[in-house]
Amino acid sequence: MNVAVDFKNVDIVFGPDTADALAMVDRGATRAEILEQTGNVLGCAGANLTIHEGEISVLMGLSGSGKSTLLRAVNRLNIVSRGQVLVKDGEKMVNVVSCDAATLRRLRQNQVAMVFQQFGLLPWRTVEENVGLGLELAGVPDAERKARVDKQLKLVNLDPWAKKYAHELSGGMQQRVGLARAFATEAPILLMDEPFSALDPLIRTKLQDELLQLQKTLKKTIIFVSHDLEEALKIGSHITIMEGGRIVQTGAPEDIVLRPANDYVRDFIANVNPLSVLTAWNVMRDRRDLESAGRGWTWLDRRKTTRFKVDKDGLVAAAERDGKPVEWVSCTDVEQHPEDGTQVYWANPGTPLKTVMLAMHRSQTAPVALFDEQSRFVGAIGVRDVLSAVLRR
Ligand SMILES: Nc1ncnc2c1ncn2[C@@H]1O[C@H](COP(=O)(O)OP(=O)(O)OP(=O)(O)O)[C@@H](O)[C@H]1O
Repeated sequence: MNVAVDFKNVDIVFGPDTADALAMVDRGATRAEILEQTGNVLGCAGANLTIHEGEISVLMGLSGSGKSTLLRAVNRLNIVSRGQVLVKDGEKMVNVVSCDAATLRRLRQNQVAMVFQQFGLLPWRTVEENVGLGLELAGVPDAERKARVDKQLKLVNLDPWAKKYAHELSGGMQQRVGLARAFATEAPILLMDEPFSALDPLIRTKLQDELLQLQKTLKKTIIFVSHDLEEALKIGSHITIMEGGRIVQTGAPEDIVLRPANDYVRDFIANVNPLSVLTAWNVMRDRRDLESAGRGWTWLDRRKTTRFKVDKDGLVAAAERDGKPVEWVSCTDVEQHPEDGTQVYWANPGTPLKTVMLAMHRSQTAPVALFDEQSRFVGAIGVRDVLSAVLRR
């Protein structure tokens, strides 16, 4: 996967004379200590983060943790005191910290678009004029602008509204126009600074869905600042948690939920429902860790009700439940096959844990076998595996 943005040892200090503050950063001083001794504000320190093309990378943390500071370094709205911020520009990476003014201008026009809170539509402009605003400012010729705007409006099903004035639209629709405008710039990298934070929860959820939908076809690289973990878990392919200007953890949503790096992250996830992020893969016991039942057989569960004989290619050659041959039932079909003690329940690793749990519930806690796309047996889930994941212990 190609890298779109790469932060390398990025320190940002706000203030006239940063040398003393940077020396304190090197000694691991806190933001409060740096402020007290030097009068400078530490924006962020030692930030290392690699963002791949097509990812939605969410920067998360409490107010003042440095999320926006880091985001704004990508298009040099913030001056980096030390380190590099590499941004993909065609086939090469450009260090925005040190590039010349012409290169920076080009990057801002063609590569990196910034979306601020609430999008701010201009009420006296029509929908199409609003969507085309960024292109107009960038000096894109009329005909090309019209074609690009039409395309984006169709994408979000707003083309029938093109000639309406922004003030004639409902709040939610205005936000969709705003989102279309953000995607209309065609810049491959989008910086989004809490775009949905001021919206009521219903509209917010809808726009998150819309963003994910647009992303499916457009596959932009999105860096998204949020202080809402539910939002981060929903839209982020990766989440980076910041505290006091420093990155404390980066990982996939399930990494954050299953393996919080410290108490700060633990506090964040305390009220998160793990079922919203976990898949079968996250809780299964790997096939190699299951107990042998002798002569090539493997027990799926600790209670030793179900066992498989797996051939050298990883395919199941024989399966027994309580010593009898079995009927295979997918976790999604449990309702149609009432439990009678002869079934083996199966799923793919990407199946939501919730689906697996429903199957377990209906089947009176039978184990679930997981198979990959080539029908190879990869692991099993028992009730205890589910409980430890949900209870995080
Ligand atoms: N231009 C600036 N000049 C001076 N200090 C700044 C500037 N921008 C940010 N800071 C300081 O840097 C620190 C990090 O701010 P930042 O805005 O990145 O936090 P944040 O995590 O995005 O918070 P929020 O969610 O409140 O926006 C804060 O202490 C802030 O006061």
